[in-house]
Parts: sequence; C-alpha cells; structure tokens
Amino acid sequence: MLEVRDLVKEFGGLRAVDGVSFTLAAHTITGLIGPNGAGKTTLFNTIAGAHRPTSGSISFLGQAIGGQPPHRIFHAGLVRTFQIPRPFASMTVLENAMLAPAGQAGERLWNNWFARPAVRAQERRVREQARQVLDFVGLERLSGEFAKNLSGGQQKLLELARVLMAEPRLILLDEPGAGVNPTLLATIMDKLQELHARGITFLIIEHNMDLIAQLCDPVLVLAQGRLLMQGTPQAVRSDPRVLEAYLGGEAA
Ligand SMILES: Nc1ncnc2c1ncn2[C@@H]1O[C@H](COP(=O)(O)OP(=O)(O)OP(=O)(O)O)[C@@H](O)[C@H]1O
Repeated sequence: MLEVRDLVKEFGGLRAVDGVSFTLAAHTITGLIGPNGAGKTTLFNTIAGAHRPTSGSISFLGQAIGGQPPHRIFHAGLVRTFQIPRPFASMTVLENAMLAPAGQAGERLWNNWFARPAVRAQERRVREQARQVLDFVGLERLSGEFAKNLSGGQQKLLELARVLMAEPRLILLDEPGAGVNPTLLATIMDKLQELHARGITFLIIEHNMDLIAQLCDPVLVLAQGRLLMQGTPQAVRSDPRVLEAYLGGEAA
C-alpha cells in the first residue's frame, strides 16, 4: 500500500529523516516508535505532504506521492491525524465532522446562487454521513456540543471521525493514546480494530507500549532519523538496540 524508499528530510543542516525505507502491507496496523526527536513526526509530515522530501521516494497504491500537496494526498485516500487535535472550537461536533470532505457543492460561490437544490441535497448527504461516522465513534449524543467542550479523548475520537469522512485507505495516526483516559483509550482501540477489520490500513506513532503491543504488528523503530529495526512488538521490546536508543534519548 505504501512504499518509502531512501527517504531523507533535512531542515537546514539537520537530517530529521535520514535514509528511511519501509513498506506497509495493505490491511496491517504498523507501529512507529522511537525516542523524542527520532524523526517520527517529520516522517509523517513528509508522507502526508506537509514537507517536501529532500530526496527519496514515496509511493501510495502504486502512485508516486512524494512532494505532492497535502490535499492531493488526502484525496488519494491517505489521511493523517495530529497528536494534538485541532477541531474548530466554536463549531459543533456535527459541524466539525461535516467540514471534513472537500469539494462540496456549497463551497463554490456560484453553486450557492444557481444550484441551491444540488447544494441542499449534497449537504443532506454529508450530514447523514457525518451522523453515521459520529455514531460509529460514539459521539452521536454529543453532536450538538461545541468541540471546545470535549475532553482530550473525545477530541481524538472527533478527529478520527473527521478523517473517516474522507473514506481513507491508509490512516497515519499521531499518538492516539496521548492525553486520553483509560476508558476512552479502550474505546479508541476498539474502534481502530474495527476499522482495521473493515479494511483500513494504519501507521501509528505511539509512546504507549501497551497500545503498540495490543494493536500493532509489525513495529518500526526510528532513532536519530534512521530505521533502527522492525519486527513484532515482542522482538522490538527485547532488542537491546531499542533499549539503548531509548536510554540514549533520555540521557540527551
Ligand atoms: N520544522 C522543523 N524545522 C527544523 N527542525 C525540525 C522541524 N521539525 C522537526 N525538526 C527537528 O527534527 C528532529 C526530529 O523531530 P520530530 O518532531 O520529527 O521527532 P519525533 O520523533 O516526532 O519526536 P517526538 O516523539 O518528541 O514528537 C528534531 O531534532 C527536531 O528538532
């Protein structure tokens, strides 16, 4: 589904991603771990189009996407979430979900004036899809609530709902477990497993090793911009190089 080859991303003289290669098989949940500053977020940003690769290639479903703008990658079916969700705080949960798909008829000025029935029909469809997606993530009863009133975990679920509106094939999830209480974390993990069973592929950055061990196989370990190893959660956990990378990271 995704093939990353010799990917390099430099900021000035700093190689945040330093020659990384891996492939993601369809219908897998792959974990991405590594100490702070290892380059995980930069790798996500480069795959999702926020950064142009310095060199190397990225292909998604056989198409080269390296250096493409984020909206094109998004519409190709590769979406990402953020470690700290960014909903529109003063809009409701439902409105936030409805905003997600681009290219709606109502976005074009002329359509508003000349194609009102088409706009209304499309809005009805988007609203219905948003309700179904919110129902799936368990936020239906909060659909009229302002997004700013949601807890951290609920905001993560809203962010998941928003990316699901795009009907993605591959989701890059940035720390789904961060700042989430244990009850909601269990809900989020259930939802991810259900989406996986429905055929969605995931790449997940996460510091919570229990979440990684329960959901992910394989796990990629990044350290200082390089892929240190990949393997099962058990293999990664017991590999002395991984321990050393983490201890080195903490000492730094
Ligand atoms: N836009 C940027 N400009 C300059 N340097 C950057 C930029 N983004 C990241 N870096 C640097 O690149 C390196 C990798 O950072 P990155 O955020 O990708 O690591 P990470 O593994 O996601 O860390 P964390 O687990 O703390 O989120 C760091 O040294 C960071 O300071």
